[in-house]
Amino acid sequence: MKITAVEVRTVRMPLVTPFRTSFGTETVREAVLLRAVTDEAEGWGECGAGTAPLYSSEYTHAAADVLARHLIPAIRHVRSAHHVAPALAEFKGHRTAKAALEMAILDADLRAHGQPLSHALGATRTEVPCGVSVGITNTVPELLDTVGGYLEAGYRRIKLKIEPGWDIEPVRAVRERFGDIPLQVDANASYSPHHAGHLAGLDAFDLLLLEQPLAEDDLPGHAELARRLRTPICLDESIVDARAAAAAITMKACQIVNIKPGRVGGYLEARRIHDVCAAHGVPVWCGGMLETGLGRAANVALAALPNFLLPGDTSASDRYFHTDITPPFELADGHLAVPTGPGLGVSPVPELLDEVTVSTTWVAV
Ligand SMILES: CC(=O)N[C@@H](Cc1ccc2ccccc2c1)C(=O)O
Ligand SMILES: [Mg+2]
Repeated sequence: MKITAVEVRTVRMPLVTPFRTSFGTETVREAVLLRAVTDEAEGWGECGAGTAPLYSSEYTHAAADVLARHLIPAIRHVRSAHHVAPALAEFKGHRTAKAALEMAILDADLRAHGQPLSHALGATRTEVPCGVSVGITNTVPELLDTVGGYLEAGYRRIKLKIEPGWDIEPVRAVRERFGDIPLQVDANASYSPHHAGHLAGLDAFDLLLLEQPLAEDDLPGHAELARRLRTPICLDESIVDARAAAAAITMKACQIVNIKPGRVGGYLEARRIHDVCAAHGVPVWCGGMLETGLGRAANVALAALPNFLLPGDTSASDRYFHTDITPPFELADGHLAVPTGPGLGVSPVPELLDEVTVSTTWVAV
């Protein structure tokens, strides 16, 4: 396979409702998409970076720039998706940008050979149970209405965003209203070690897990918290690659891992993290970064691997978007079907893609 060019496209898609987390409120999903053109097939990639460096240090303008200026030129001699990460290894960071490029080349490679991504990754299921991430709301009644709507829609697990000042009370209210539904919380690193006693209050609610309570680089703090709390600790932002996963498990900083291919540099590294966790008996689940149907398709394929033992944030398209750029992913009995076509198994609908495109750059290699 020979890569001839990569199109770098920025899209903006309004969210159906504002999504508030401890690091800010999103109302529009701005994302960088890649279309890799090769002599055999085309492939699509999606970059998980947000508009501003609030979830991580990456952001869409920087990703588009580092791709056009450094990463795409560096893969001119690459002949297969497995050679993309080694070709980009000299560049520090920019993992969501690297993930998007590897994804586009992997998609092209697989489409050229007629192989679905799920097969290439080692999926063992044809559908995955889906959870949903619920943002912080202005009032508890509003939160209960939102949770009720998602349970009506069939979601198999509820995740509540929390932060200091919005934690025990909303969790208690959801438990009182909805009983023992599968329930977990995500702090997006908004607490400090001095909150340990307060966070122990969450043990009363039989949660599946407490996701990333402390700073990304505080593995010792998470290990200390894991010793004090009954609620299992899950890491998200801290798990930047397979080596970080092994370190976190060895230090007993987490008992569960949220795998996000964008955060770790791609689907191939995500597969390696899956294997490291499986080897240590650590269950994983697939996190979400408000992906379009392209990233959603790839995440559902990944979530079908054997050690993905907990429902992920692989929600339906309409949880975020009125209109997705691909045929929408729709919940069926709380599950999403794993795409069966070659590569991602879905492609953008050209007119829908053009409607949300704000810029495109053509980078010949
Ligand atoms: C579904 C969910 O909660 N995702 C992330 C947080 C998140 C939320 C919004 C984002 C917007 C743009 C880019 C990354 C983003 C990540 C999490 O699990 O921590
Ligand atoms: Mg998270």
